[in-house]
Parts: sequence; C-alpha cells; structure tokens
Amino acid sequence: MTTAAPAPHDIFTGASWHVDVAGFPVDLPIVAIKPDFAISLMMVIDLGVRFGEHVGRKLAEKLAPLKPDIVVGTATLGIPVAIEVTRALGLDHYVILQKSPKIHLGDALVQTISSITSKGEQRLLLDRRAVPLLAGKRVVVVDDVVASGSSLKGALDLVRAAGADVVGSGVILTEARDWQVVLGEDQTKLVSLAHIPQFAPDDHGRWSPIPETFL
Ligand SMILES: Nc1ncnc2[nH]cnc12
Repeated sequence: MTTAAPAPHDIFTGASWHVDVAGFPVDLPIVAIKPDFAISLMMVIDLGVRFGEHVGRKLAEKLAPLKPDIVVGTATLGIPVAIEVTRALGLDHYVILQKSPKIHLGDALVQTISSITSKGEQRLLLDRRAVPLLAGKRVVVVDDVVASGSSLKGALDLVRAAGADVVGSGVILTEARDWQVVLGEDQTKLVSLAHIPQFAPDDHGRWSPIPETFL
C-alpha cells in the first residue's frame, strides 16, 4: 500500500523567501510543514546547473584552505553538492552516505539520524568498500541545508568511525539555530553560503520569519 503525500496546495503557502546565496539570488517557496510552522524550501536539484556550479565553486573557495583529500556528501540532496564541490576543488572521487539500503550495502557502517523534512528516524549508510578512501584522509562533509543538525552530525560521526580526519564541513544554507547545539564543537568547522529563518503565521495569518531563527 502507498500513502499519498499531502497535495501541494496543502503545504505550498504561495509565499516565498528571497535569499542571496553568495551572490546568486533565489526565491524559495515557503512550505508549511505543520499548521503553524513553515520553512523556505531549497530543492537544489530544481535550481539548475548554474546554481549547482556556483555553490560548488563558492563552497570550494571556503573549504580549499583546509586542504581536503576527499569530499563526502549525504544522500539525497547532498549528492549534487558533493559532486560540484569535488569538481571545483580539482578532485575526482567523492563518497556518498546513502539513506536507503541499496543491495550492495548489506555490510555497511550505520548511523541513525532524524530530519525535519523526512518522517521518523533514518539511517546513514557507508559502504565498507569506501572506507579506504576515508581512513587517515583529510575529509570535508557537505550537504545542502543544515537545520536540526542531525543529518550532518550523523555524517560527521560516521565518517570519523571510518577513520577519517574531518577537517571541515560545508552547507549551502544554515537554517534557524538548532544545529548549533547538535553540532557542538563541529560548528566551528562549518562554512555556509547563506542563512534562512523559519516561519510562523503572524496576527494577520501571513507567514513571517520567527525572530529567534535568525543568526
Ligand atoms: N529549507 C530546506 N530546504 C531543503 N531541505 C531542507 N532540509 C531542512 N530544511 C530544508
């Protein structure tokens, strides 16, 4: 049996939030993920190859001084980020942490995480055959957005469990502030290109940024 996703009119509010992503302006749709709570949704795969190339180059500029040997990205929306950052750093191989148990991942290293845009607990899986690409290497972990911080923290822990020296991490957007507590010490090694708040209805029923969710 399949469960129908909410119809788009249920969650798309019609409002949008403008953000300058290191010189690339985008308008993100404000999406109500609860009746009184909304986020501005950045689907990196819907923003085109120029946006992907731009964020890859800008994140690579910030991460290059850390002299990474390899980039790790988290499925699904961290995949294009990992590819573009790898390309812009002049590297070739990258490693993807999967979220769904692919057939070749029976014996994967596993980390449990939770996400604000996906239901329930999820798992991050690292193919054991990728461990030699990471063990003893200078690694940066990239993703599209850090919000709760659970996914990025899980990725950092998993990569460390593989023996990597995590020299930094990078995201296109930081969202609100919950990630600061969850990442702890790791937030000092995080670079990003822009920040987005989260939203609640104001007295007129319009979606307004929640002041505490600005940096
Ligand atoms: N604003 C956002 N856009 C896309 N993915 C997200 N995950 C958490 N917040 C997000």
